[in-house]
Amino acid sequence: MSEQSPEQHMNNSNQTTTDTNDAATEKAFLDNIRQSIDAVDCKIQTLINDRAKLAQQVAVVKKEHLANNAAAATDSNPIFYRPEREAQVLKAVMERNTGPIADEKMARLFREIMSVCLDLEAPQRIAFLGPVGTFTHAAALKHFGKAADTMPMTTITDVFREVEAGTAMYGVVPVENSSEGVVNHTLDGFLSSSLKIIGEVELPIHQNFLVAEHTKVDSLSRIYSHQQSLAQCRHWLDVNFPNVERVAVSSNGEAARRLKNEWHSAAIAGDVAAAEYDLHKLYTNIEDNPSNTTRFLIIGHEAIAPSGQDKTSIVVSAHDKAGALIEILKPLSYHGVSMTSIETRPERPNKWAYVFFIDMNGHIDAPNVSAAIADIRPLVKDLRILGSYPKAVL
Ligand SMILES: O=C(O)C(=O)C[C@]1(C(=O)O)C=C[C@@H](O)C=C1
Repeated sequence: MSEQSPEQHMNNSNQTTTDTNDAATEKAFLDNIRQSIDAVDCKIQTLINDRAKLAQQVAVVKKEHLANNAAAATDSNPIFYRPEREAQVLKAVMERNTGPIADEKMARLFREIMSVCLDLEAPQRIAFLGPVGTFTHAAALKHFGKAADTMPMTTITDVFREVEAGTAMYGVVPVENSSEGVVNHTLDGFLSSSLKIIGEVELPIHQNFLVAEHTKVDSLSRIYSHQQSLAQCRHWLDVNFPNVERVAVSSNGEAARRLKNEWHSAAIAGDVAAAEYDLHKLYTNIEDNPSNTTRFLIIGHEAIAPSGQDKTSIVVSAHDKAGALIEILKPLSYHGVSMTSIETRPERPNKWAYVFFIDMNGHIDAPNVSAAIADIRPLVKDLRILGSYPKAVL
């Protein structure tokens, strides 16, 4: 060690004193701010519990309402979940938000608070197209919050069946993807079921390249994913892993699950799968089209009251004659109702007959929507209102 002059020693020790002082001042500052955070946390916690107690009071009113109207009730259980009210609460949160937290992030916090409040009123059982870790699972959590009790189902038909049987209160099924188009199984599900659409949720599809702790990234021999996700990341895979075999499996959740016992494999899946199977996101947002979005429907038994920004879905079975579709669409235009989508499906078992799934803006209680639908009815063989429900808020 080199000798130091007395001046050098003095300088060093002065420096150390200043450092010590700086560190002490910084700690004092931090302690101070953290005390303030603790005080705010205390208030937030009390307020969240106050809110929860109010939700419990709402639950009592709902139960009393059912008891007082027992004769007219179609169900012996009160309906605790009110999607129209939730949409209004989330919209209000976003509208009054002043930051620095972004509107959508703030709404997500409230989404979770409401989820816990609803769970206090009555736990909600939600069937979704599984397995765990799929994008439909993510959509269910996004829509109902993490306090909901989510139940993975093997097929879309199973989701419909569980909700019909009452084992699940609501179901979540994919209905369309911005690059892959509609999910026919879901539309067909409505042809053989009397369930209603009670909500919608949109999810931007972001894919991650996932590995486990034991994965040897330099020796990868397989990449698992659902075939749609492999297709969505084709270009990225061609550039980054051109020589690794791509293996299509039944879902992204299944792809993630397989990594548990394989050190030479990776998976492509979303955030929920990464969290569910404790995997590391080696690369994120690897999808070739970053605006890829999937829309999901929430299915249930009840008719939903207007939220102020709603959609109505109908399915019509047209007469087999020239110009039938144009006739069906005329009342929408006449009553100023804007159609947001139309899909055609074969009307089984009739060969060469078709049904149209039509989505429009507005609630069925709105005079222009009900007038348009009343005018369409005599023009078609059959018309069923699938539901009026709040537009996706988040
Ligand atoms: O307003 C209600 O009906 C409630 O039950 C309260 C509440 C909430 O926490 O704000 C909870 C659940 C409902 O789905 C909607 C809203």
